[in-house]
Amino acid sequence: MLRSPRDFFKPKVVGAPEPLREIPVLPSRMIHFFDPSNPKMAVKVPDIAKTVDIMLGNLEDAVPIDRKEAAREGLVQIGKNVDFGNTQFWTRVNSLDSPWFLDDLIRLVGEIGDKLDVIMLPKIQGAWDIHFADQLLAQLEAKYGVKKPLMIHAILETALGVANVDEIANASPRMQGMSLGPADLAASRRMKTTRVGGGHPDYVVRTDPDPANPEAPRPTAQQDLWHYTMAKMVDACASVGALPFYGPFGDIADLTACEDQFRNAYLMGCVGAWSLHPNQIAIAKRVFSPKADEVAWAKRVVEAMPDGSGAVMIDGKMQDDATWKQCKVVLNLAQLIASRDAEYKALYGF
Ligand SMILES: CC(C)(COP(=O)(O)OP(=O)(O)OC[C@H]1O[C@@H](n2cnc3c(N)ncnc32)[C@H](O)[C@@H]1OP(=O)(O)O)[C@@H](O)C(=O)NCCC(=O)NCCSC(=O)C[C@H](O)C(=O)O
Ligand SMILES: [Mg+2]
Repeated sequence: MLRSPRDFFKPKVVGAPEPLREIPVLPSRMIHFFDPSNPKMAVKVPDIAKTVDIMLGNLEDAVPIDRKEAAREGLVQIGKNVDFGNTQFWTRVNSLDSPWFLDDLIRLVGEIGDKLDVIMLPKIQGAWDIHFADQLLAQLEAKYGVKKPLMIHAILETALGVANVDEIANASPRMQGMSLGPADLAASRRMKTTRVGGGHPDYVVRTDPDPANPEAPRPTAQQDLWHYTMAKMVDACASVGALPFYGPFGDIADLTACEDQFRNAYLMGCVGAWSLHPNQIAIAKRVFSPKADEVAWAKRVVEAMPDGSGAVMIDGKMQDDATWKQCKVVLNLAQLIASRDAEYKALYGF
């Protein structure tokens, strides 16, 4: 640890804004990625921004090397000219060891530091990366008179980063959350996959042979390659009040498998996922908004136990303090989403 607990919430540079004591919990069902150097995507930003919770201008992977500067300058223009309303505006900058990182931060904080909410940092390896970015951001915030502290979102996409996930989560009050980056993580771990997220048909468990019929086919069930990492990330984030996200699902045409991957993440505690293509936005919205029947059930449980204590039977199932708390999680999320999304407000009957 570099700072004493007493200093944790003090600005790291004279003139930088006070660090946040709590990370804002906002509807964050999808982080929609766009390449600011791609004119077809850039022109759609104002309209797409009205339909998503978070818009993210991507400067890192998927932006060709010869368009890195154009992407950065495109994002500056978009940040200055587009009214994002109550949609969060994020960026993913290039990695800390790249030749673009320093200029990404200087330009973006200098020009649109007060419009950006969160800086996503790729390929974070340990707390030292967050300490470095934290200090540099404080320098830039002070220099350019930025009024609210920029938050940091780390991508968990290296084996070392996964090993250090708890230290990363605790490294700074700027830590807004984390996303799983399955493609880089697979490469870093030397996994033998060639995909961006999702399952693999060969990663299975097989039923035992039937002793009465040893030659009979033995069904297999595909397993989730990302379960372990996602669980580690969710615990690391939840333990510090930061928000965990599933990352990208690269098979844009496979809407069913995308929905399954997103739903696993939702059930395990993630608040959202990345949308790489407009057709993934509706999936994320549907999956990361509680279902109406779950909300109705949660309401029934909470109403049956007004102070959240004791034990009652509802429809043959025992409810107590712990199920009450789970129901509050679902209800609070539904209320949060209803506060932003009229369609879900009507669906939930709030
Ligand atoms: C994946 C894509 C390359 C597909 O693009 P395209 O072939 O153009 O698809 P379509 O023809 O179906 O597109 C229809 C129109 O929609 C526009 N479009 C496409 N994607 C977006 C978008 N994200 N935002 C806004 N508009 C979009 C197209 O331009 C078409 O427009 P028009 O011709 O006018 O009708 C493309 O979707 C894409 O590049 N997506 C983003 C990819 C990305 O950001 N990748 C990086 C994140 S994943 C990652 O980094 C891995 C991670 O870090 C890890 O390690 O796991
Ligand atoms: Mg990556």
